[in-house]
Amino acid sequence: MEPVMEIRQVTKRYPGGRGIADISLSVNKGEVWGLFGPNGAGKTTLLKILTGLSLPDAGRVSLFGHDIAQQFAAAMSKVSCLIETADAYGYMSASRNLKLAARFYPALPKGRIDEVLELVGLAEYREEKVSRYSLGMKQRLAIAAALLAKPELIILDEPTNGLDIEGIVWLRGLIARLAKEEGTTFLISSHGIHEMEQVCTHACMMSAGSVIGQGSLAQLTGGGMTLEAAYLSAIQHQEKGASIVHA
Ligand SMILES: Nc1ncnc2c1ncn2[C@@H]1O[C@H](COP(=O)(O)OP(=O)(O)OP(=O)(O)O)[C@@H](O)[C@H]1O
Repeated sequence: MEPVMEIRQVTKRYPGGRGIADISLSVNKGEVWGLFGPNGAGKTTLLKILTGLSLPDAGRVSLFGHDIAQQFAAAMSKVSCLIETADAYGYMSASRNLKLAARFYPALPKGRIDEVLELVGLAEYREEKVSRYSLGMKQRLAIAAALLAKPELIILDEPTNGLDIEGIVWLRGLIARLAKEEGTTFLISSHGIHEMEQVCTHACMMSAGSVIGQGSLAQLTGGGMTLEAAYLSAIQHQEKGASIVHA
């Protein structure tokens, strides 16, 4: 197993006392991790720390063997993330937006923009202004931008926002294909356990700032229960002061 991400005892408290406490997680190459939990569980807080958008009060994160606090550029060099907003310039076309994003990656092969537009199903709308796009199309464009540099780790915060059922099925297919064919690793936060369960190989379940269960889907769902049932069972364990961790 090739380690991609190591999170060790990460804690962050906001004024008022909410936040996340003592989160540890190990992610290996090619795994697709779902980060599940209700509103306020702490998913976005954790993702922001993992991508350097926020600093933890305690704990360490390393990506591809590089500590993000000490070697940020090296740690993030193979990482792409889509967190909170899927912003693009509305007065520009999709292709122009991607050309702007591509300036950050001087080594990008020619034709990569066309390739990602094709991958996300926007090729025929490439010259349309993004202001005319639906929410789902904007989300696809944000995913295209995240794929541009062929990242080895992709971190997605609520990527199904704005996608209809067809879009969700498409996204699951894309994630599964990239993980299988290119060994891309994913960490995907979602409220929708049902939506993402089918594509995840592993899950980290959070509630009220803590991890209440984590491991491979097979471990978490044991004798064939759904991940949702496993989550509800983990909540009951948490109420009794325990968590379900499969190392
Ligand atoms: N800047 C902040 N200041 C104070 N409290 C905050 C701040 N950001 C988040 N919180 C609180 O920390 C907790 C975790 O929030 P976070 O946004 O990480 O949860 P989440 O699981 O991503 O929720 P959602 O699914 O609604 O996006 C919540 O109780 C939230 O109110």
